[in-house]
Amino acid sequence: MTTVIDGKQAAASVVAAVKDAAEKLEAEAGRKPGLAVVIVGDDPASHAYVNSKGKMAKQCGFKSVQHTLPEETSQETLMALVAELNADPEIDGILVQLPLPKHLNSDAVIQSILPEKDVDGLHVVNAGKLATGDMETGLVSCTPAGAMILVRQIHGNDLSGLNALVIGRSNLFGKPMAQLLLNANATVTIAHSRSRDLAGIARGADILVAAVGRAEMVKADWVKPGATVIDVGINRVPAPEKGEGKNKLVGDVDFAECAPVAAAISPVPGGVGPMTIAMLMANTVIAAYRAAGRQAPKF
Ligand SMILES: Nc1nc2c(c(=O)[nH]1)N[C@@H](CN(C=O)c1ccc(C(=O)N[C@@H](CCC(=O)O)C(=O)O)cc1)CN2
Repeated sequence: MTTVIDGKQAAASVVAAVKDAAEKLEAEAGRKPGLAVVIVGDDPASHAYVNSKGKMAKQCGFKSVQHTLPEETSQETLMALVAELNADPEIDGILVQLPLPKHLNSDAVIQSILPEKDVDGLHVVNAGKLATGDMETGLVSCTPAGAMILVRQIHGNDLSGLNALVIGRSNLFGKPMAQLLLNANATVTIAHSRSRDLAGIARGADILVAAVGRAEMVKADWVKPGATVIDVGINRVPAPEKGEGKNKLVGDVDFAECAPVAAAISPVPGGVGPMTIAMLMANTVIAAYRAAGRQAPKF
């Protein structure tokens, strides 16, 4: 029987632990974790994610602030806001929702966030700490941190002897995911759109992580029988069966084809996606504990 990995349930457990940790911090140190989320422009999906982040932060007992800036915001204005949030002692975590409008330099904005407040784990200091195996003082990018919790649910903490493949090499997901798998002793391959014989490489993977951004690209004959498949794709595709002009969300994995071959598989929706917001809450509470000079909880 294939295990369908329940990301909603895993996310709810993380959020419950974050809430407890936040209550403890407030009782013992008299401060709430503070999260600031910055959004620029009108992208509806980004607004939906940011609203969910704000709601979840409040549920966790955080101080939650949202800065909504117009599409035409300049680089200077955005960087000045980040500088203000860097200096605000009530803010432990700063997240700038991506993608930013095309005229803005995302990397400059991200690198201007103080590493200790970079709850997205994208600052070079945090990426470097992950790359050197320092899991104690850095912050890890939310989606890979969440995907790794799902992998651990299936395989435990030690992936020695297992071949893991990450398809995708973004700074937001592919590279940090590969580092997390490597830190857990897996033998890791990173593949991408220019790799040759992706299907052949994939068939050697005990843990196959797909983050390519192409709807249902991973087919049954890419999957090693008994493998764990983690789908990180979020693709909206037409769904005429639901009515004219309707869409549905699918991953990078053809779930119907791959599920019977895999031993465990994460669905879309309801797999890795919900873990992203849960891990943002986890990173914020970790940052708040550190700011208060306390030992941060582990998730
Ligand atoms: N600064 C950042 N920007 C973006 C990130 C990020 O981690 N940091 N990730 C994505 C978007 N994202 C959060 O920002 C995100 C994506 C998906 C989900 C999620 O819960 N997905 C659900 C389906 C939701 C739906 O119906 O649309 C699921 O997969 O079950 C949460 C957060 C890009 N930008």
